[in-house]
Amino acid sequence: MRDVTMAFPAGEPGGPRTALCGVDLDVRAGELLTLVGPSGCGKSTLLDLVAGLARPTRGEVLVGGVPVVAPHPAVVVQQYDLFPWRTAQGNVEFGLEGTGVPRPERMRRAREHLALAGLSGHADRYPHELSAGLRRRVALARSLASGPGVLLMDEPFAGLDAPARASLRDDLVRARERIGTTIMIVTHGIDEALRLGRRVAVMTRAPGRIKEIVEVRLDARDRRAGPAFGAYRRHVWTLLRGEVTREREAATIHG
Ligand SMILES: Nc1ncnc2c1ncn2[C@@H]1O[C@H](COP(=O)(O)OP(=O)(O)OP(=O)(O)O)[C@@H](O)[C@H]1O
Repeated sequence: MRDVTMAFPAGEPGGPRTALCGVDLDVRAGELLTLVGPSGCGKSTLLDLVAGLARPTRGEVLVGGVPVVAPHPAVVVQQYDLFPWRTAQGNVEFGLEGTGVPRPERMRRAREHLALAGLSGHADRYPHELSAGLRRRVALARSLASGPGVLLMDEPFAGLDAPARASLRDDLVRARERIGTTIMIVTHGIDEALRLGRRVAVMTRAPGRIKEIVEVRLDARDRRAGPAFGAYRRHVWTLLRGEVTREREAATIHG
């Protein structure tokens, strides 16, 4: 993203709303980047711009060096809803329909991706027979089966309990390692951001900019807990708290 500003036209009281202002961000191919920031700072808007679902007011968004002017076939926005009338296998196959992949190959790839996500034993189950965590993993397997170049995920852990979050995290790390997909994840969870991201982009309050990119230099074990993890957590927390405090002060001054 090069100097990206996104302003929405006046629709509500308060006039036009600038969601992002002068965002510069480089995401490396094959990287898993997490994005955290105060509520309303423009995180979802940023993903929409990468997905080509919206065009910036100013600046440029490029994927693979090519300006994004429409949704890109290799950029997938993670959807979480499953078709209730299809099995887990059927839902993953859906991700490959309309791509020209013949049915036997679709079935094979779906089985392979379910297996990669540790879901082989659940292939014939319907969504209502699966826990929320397993449903989320089926949805992820569906996205990955199509072999996306870039996967965009907005709050993928919302509503999941700790074990389900941990499984989904493992799936994501494996996917990045095995398939090489570039993954951008928006999350409210600082721990999640630090456990997953090789880099964590911390945004300012609205209108959002990138405040700091934190390089997480921890191996897999140290990402779970420990003093080094605690130091990263405090650092990101301090960056975010500074933004929330500034927001409160601005609100007080402006009435
Ligand atoms: N389509 C739209 N029209 C008008 N304003 C919008 C639109 N989409 C987003 N906004 C505004 O842009 C700002 C940024 O919204 P966005 O949803 O990107 O923030 P966010 O950081 O993802 O928020 P949260 O953390 O609460 O999910 C908000 O003030 C929001 O009201």
